[in-house]
Amino acid sequence: MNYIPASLTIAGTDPSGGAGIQADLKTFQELQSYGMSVITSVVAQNTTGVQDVQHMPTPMIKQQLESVISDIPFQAFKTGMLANIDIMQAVAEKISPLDIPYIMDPVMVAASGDRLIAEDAQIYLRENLLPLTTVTTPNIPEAEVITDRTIDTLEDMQQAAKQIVHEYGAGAALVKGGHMQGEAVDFLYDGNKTHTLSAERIDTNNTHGTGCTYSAAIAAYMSHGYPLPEALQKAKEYVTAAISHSFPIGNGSGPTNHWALRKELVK
Ligand SMILES: Nc1ncnc2c1ncn2[C@@H]1O[C@H](COP(=O)(O)OP(=O)(O)OP(=O)(O)O)[C@@H](O)[C@H]1O
Ligand SMILES: Cc1ncc(COP(=O)(O)O)c(N)n1
Repeated sequence: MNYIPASLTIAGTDPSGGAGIQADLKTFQELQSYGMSVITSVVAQNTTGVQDVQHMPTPMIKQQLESVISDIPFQAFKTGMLANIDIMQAVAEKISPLDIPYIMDPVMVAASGDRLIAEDAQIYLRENLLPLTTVTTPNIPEAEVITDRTIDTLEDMQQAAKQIVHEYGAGAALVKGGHMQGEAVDFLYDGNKTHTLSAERIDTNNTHGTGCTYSAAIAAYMSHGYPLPEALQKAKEYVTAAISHSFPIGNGSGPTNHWALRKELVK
């Protein structure tokens, strides 16, 4: 039997299919990594915003993790929405022994502006989860919370990435520039070197779930064995294609197109 790369996402849900677990599984599938998911919170949301949230009890989160870890090997995993300290603690306990790439999307606020994690959990995340990561992928508002600084320029983004690695112990930091003007530039600091990933800015409002999709793509490529800078470069190409072929469904900020890189389309 051929070797099958597998990836796990530990995150919240999006019944409208653009962000969270649903975006992650679509991304894993497109990038040919067997996709698995542990649900931390059920979120009633759509392209216009978040209507309601219910968090999973922590014993159930731990049991889901145990069910996957005890049965199926996987080569990379990501975390998305971890809503409070109890959930973070439960996840940290189960993932600490794993010796495979860990991609953390430090989800704090949805693109719609709705808060997705408790305020005290932001500090807990920085102190207890960042040191476990292979790479963390904050957008600018998240990087500002983590570093306690304002980020106005490309230089500030690069400084923030270095601070997240050297001061808070992340394995590497990718600070994403989706919220800046001009080109869509992200900076990866890997502990030694800063890598620049840039793409032309696409004029669209359909960016619901870009952060989820990007971090899931990094996990999928790493599950195939790509080292970090290459996995990131390929993930950036994937998310850029997904944004550029995104569609205007729903009444708000539409989702990205997870099958944008497919060569053959079903008619
Ligand atoms: N309009 C755009 N055109 C091209 N690339 C974009 C655009 N918006 C975001 N990106 C890219 O998409 C990726 C996700 O970045 P972003 O900073 O938007 O993350 P996020 O805030 O976590 O996602 P979201 O906007 O869904 O909350 C980055 O590579 C960013 O450069
Ligand atoms: C469950 C969940 N996780 C993360 C996000 C952030 O996604 P985005 O900021 O890309 O809308 C979201 N909306 N929902």
